[in-house]
Amino acid sequence: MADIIKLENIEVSFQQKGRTVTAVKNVNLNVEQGDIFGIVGYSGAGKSTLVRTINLLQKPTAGKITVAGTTLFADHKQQVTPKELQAKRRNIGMIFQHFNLLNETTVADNVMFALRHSPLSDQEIETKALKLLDLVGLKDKANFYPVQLSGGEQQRVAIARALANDPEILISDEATSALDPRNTNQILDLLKDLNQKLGLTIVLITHEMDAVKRVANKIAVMQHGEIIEQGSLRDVYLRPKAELSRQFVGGSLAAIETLKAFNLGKLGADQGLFQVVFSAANLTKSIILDLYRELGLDVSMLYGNIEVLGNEPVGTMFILVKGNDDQLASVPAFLGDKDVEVTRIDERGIWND
Ligand SMILES: Nc1ncnc2c1ncn2[C@@H]1O[C@H](COP(=O)(O)OP(=O)(O)OP(=O)(O)O)[C@@H](O)[C@H]1O
Repeated sequence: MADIIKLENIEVSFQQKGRTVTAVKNVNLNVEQGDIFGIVGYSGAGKSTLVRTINLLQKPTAGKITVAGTTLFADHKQQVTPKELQAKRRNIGMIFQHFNLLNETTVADNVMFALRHSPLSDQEIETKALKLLDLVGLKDKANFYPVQLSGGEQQRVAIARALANDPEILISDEATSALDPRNTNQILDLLKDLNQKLGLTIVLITHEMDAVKRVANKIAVMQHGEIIEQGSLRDVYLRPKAELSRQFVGGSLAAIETLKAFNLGKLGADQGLFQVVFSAANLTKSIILDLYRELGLDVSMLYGNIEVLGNEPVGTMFILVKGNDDQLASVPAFLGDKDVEVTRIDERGIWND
């Protein structure tokens, strides 16, 4: 598939009280048509600033931006006329954490507002708005006001509005962060459905790894303005290279909380803590039993979980292994094969933010 968004060496700096703050540093990102591309990172990592460069709501300090074959920015300047940029922006819908709806107008009016510049007749605009509301499951609420809707429903209205100009790209900036888990999942499932039905390319910014795991096919992990790791969701999940990615993927909050309760500060010299991430569908050996039978190691499982990524069950375990230095050093090579990723954990590394 062709790249629909290509960001090359993007840098964004701000002048703050005489100081230069670089919010985005040398970012390279290629989003292919039809991707659901998750960008994860803690608050302040630079995610919003980065994605706002895609439609030049934020002009970069340096770098090149190409969207759907058109270079929007290069050589430190905008490469399209304001009118062309306006047209390009209609090709990129956006949804936000707080929905940004017009509260004094109806749901249908909110969607029709996005079509105010379109060449369609009033009747056609109304028909289109109702069709979009139907698409997001809200046809019956066209005449309601936003305050009469739940958070999840308000986000559906925002999605319908974002799709009004038939964009090829949808940017979701923490769109599920204000929702409860049930509404979060429903909105994510709707995004996935729109991705499949309309071929919509989605860039999903979030600090919630679970959101990315539910719908994305690719992921980039951002920290201090830089992308520290990117790739297919499966590869990054199974083989996270950077410490932060490990925390985001295998080291879920539940795992970290569980491990903290074990008070691992008291690990003995003959003990090693390992994180094992594996594709459960392809697993041909019993990790704990094999370590015992073949290496004679005493293994306790401190945490275990299986999640479904795409359609593939992927497991994460934290195991405490007892043995001498040589035995502990042999664990990664013994277990490691193409679908089992083993990392020896320094107990301090687990919960460092
Ligand atoms: N207009 C601006 N002027 C000065 N600094 C800014 C501006 N916009 C963003 N920043 C700074 O850039 C950094 C990255 O912010 P950004 O909002 O992109 O992060 P984020 O990862 O999206 O976090 P959050 O999820 O909290 O929004 C922060 O330190 C922020 O203070």
